[in-house]
Order: sequence, then structure tokens, then C-alpha cells
Amino acid sequence: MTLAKEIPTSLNGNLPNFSTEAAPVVSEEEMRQAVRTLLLGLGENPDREGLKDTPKRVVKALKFLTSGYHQSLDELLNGAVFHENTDEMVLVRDIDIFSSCEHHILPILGRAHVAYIPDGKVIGLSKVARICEMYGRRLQVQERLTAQIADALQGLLKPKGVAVVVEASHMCMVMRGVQKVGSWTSTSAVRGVFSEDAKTRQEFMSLIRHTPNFS
Ligand SMILES: Nc1nc2c(ncn2[C@@H]2O[C@H](COP(=O)(O)OP(=O)(O)OP(=O)(O)O)[C@@H](O)[C@H]2O)c(=O)[nH]1
Ligand SMILES: [Zn+2]
Repeated sequence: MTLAKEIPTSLNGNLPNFSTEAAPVVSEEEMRQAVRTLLLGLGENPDREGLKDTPKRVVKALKFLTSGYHQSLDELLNGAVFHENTDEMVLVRDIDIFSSCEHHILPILGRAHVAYIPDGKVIGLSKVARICEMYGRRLQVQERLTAQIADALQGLLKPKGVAVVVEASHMCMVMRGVQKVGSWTSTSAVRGVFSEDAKTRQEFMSLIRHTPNFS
């Protein structure tokens, strides 16, 4: 493993825990070897037929599950911010979340509800889901994921307010550890008018609880 002088520009600002000096560059082969070592440590034979391509598959899967480190808001937005004279709440509900907890690298499965009150600008609806994907496909804690989604929208649109609720089940609490099947966690991040005005916050909460008749 060597130390990079610079983080590739695509990662700038996305790797929270490395300074520019210390960002390690790890080859694909080194990553596969690490998975092979894990398999050996688990008492498996990494050379048996079913496992011989597993290191390659695991590295590919983990790279996909953390691909959000290589995205940027600019890129995913693709210019889809539009001037619109509205200040009514926009809510995108039930956005599925597939993230990975940073403590165990196990799945966090759930959904996000994202609302904002525009102040002259709206964003393409699909981009709200793409923002959730970008931050979801990183090693996360749910609280940070929720706040990052809220802060991204706040920064991009400078709206009157943003509210985000994430409801998710952590496989590290279900499949191992305390093993609480069916437990889930709700986190919220409110900015602007949603934090200042209880009525607006309540409207958001009641909209995310309402069951539409097409679902
Ligand atoms: N706040 C928060 N905690 C999380 C999240 N994901 C996992 N955790 C918790 O992180 C904690 C790590 O605790 P440790 O005691 O260091 O790890 P552990 O021995 O594996 O803990 P147990 O899960 O209790 O067996 C656990 O309580 C997890 O439930 C998250 O998104 N937010
Ligand atoms: Zn965990």
C-alpha cells in the first residue's frame, strides 16, 4: 500500500477521514488479497470452486456500495435547477435507501422523505432521489446521512426550508449483536422554516404519514 500525494480530484471533499497527505492508494489486487485473508480467517478455503472468484466479487460489490464517494452534487444535478415562482411545499416520499453502516459495513435499509419550501428555485424531482443515493452509497451513520441530504438541498436551492426524515433498519442490529428483528430508527434534519415553525413541521409530518390511495 502506498500513500498518495494527492487525492484524485473525483474524491475531493468526499472522504471525510483522510487528509490529502495521508490518502492511501490501494490496488484492486491488494483489496482482493484482503478479502482472501478474511476468508482464510473465517476458516474457509478461498481456492474452492464456489469461493475462488469471491474476492473479486466482494471488492466489486463494496466499490458499488460506496460509489457515492466518487459522485459530486454538480455532476448528478446536471443543471436541473429551475426558476419557478412557487413557495408551496415539495415533498418526495418513500425514496428507498440502501446504505452501509460505517461500524460493521452491514446494510442500512430504509427510506427517506425529503421536503423543501422553494424560494424561487426548484430542483428536478429525480435529483432529490439521486442526492439520497449519493450519500447513501457511502459508509454512514444514519444521523449524518440525514443531515447531508438536508444540507445538500439547502446549499443548492437556498430554499425557505428543508426537512428530511430517514426511517431505516440496521442489519447490524438485526442479524447480529443485539438481534432486534423489526427494529428501525427514525432520524430527522430540519432547516429554515421547518425548524422555526411548528405548523410547517407538522404539515410535513402528517404528509409523510398519509397513505395515498394509489400505493
Ligand atoms: N448512532 C448510530 N449508531 C449506529 C448506527 N449504525 C450502527 N450504530 C451503532 O454503533 C454502535 C457501535 O458500538 P460498539 O459497541 O463499538 O460495537 P459493537 O460491539 O458491534 O456493538 P453492538 O452492536 O451493540 O454489538 C452500536 O451501538 C450500533 O448499533 C447509526 O447509523 N447511528
Ligand atoms: Zn453497524
